[in-house]
Amino acid sequence: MGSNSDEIITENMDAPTYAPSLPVPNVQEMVRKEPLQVPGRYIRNQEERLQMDDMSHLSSPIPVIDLSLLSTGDVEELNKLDLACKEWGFFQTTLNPLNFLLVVNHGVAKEVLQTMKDAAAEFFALPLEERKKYKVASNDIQGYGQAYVVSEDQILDWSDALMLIVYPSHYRKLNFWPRTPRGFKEIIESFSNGVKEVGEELLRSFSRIMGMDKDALLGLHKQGAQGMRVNYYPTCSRPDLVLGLSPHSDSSTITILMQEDDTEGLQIKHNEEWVPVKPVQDALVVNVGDVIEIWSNGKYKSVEHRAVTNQKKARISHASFIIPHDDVEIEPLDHLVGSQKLIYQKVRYGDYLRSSMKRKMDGKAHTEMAKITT
Ligand SMILES: O=C(O)CCC(=O)C(=O)O
Ligand SMILES: [Fe+2]
Repeated sequence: MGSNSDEIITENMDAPTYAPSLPVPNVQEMVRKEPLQVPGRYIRNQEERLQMDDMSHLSSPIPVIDLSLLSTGDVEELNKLDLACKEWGFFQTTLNPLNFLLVVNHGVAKEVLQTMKDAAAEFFALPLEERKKYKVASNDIQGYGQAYVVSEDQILDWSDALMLIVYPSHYRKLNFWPRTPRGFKEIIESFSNGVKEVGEELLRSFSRIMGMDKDALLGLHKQGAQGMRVNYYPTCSRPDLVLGLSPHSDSSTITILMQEDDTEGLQIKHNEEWVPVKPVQDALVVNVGDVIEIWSNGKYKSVEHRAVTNQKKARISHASFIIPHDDVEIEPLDHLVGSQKLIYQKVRYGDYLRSSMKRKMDGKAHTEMAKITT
């Protein structure tokens, strides 16, 4: 009867495999042992270092979208979303507790977010031996470690991550899901379920602003998936030399990110400048991924972003990626191309995703694979 939390978890052979990554040192452990060291493999070249100056004066008037208004089809809020996505590709949804709870889970949403933050903090505070039990395999991305490391001489990111596919549930590789702290699995499930609902509501609004029936985008995903990456950025004695996460755009449809309320780190590229995204209490950061860029033939752009580190406080961020089924063929939607030049060609999403994961993170270079080359 009932399952025991110490049950033996065997590998799920039905779950898809994503992409290989080379093994690299655990950054958190490296910093713990030698807090003042910054090994050469992490030091950015001169050009990138010049772009690391403090840009906090630009601190972004990133549009804030009220999800509760969106879900009632409020035209003004939809117009705001449309503008926000064209101009920024990034916005924050304020989790007005009542309104959010209408969508998710009445009375617990805020608590769910905090519980996830606390559980992740506890996981990263475990001794390395304990964390290593969930070490990512060399041929895939699920587990604890790093991704996108494809050559010995690539400049490395100042971060570690726990990467898991949460939906559909038969894609889960539970042997990589931390069993400590206790109940972490249920916490991830309840957090991800909340995020999933937010994502579905947003996709309905995106469908509308893209001139379609509200269920159109969700339908185009077939049976879509949701993955999460919990990023851990240790402190760095020389944040001017390293990056927590290299510039990239997400190969998702949309990404929903929970940041900590008191530690900055995320920056987005806007008009060729790196603009910090200041955390807003109880807000989720949402960004347009490559799939929306391709479906909209570039009308909505996936935004390049990166993470920087600091000397004082480690930072944890929780990114949830909403993606189509591997077999979905993504291509610009006819009515969004109109008389414009076609930029993207048809590509199987599973191939697109894996091709982007087999490269180092390098801005939007991975999107070239879906571009028409004539
Ligand atoms: O840590 C952040 O704020 C950004 C994380 C991110 O971009 C990602 O995981 O794809
Ligand atoms: Fe990202």
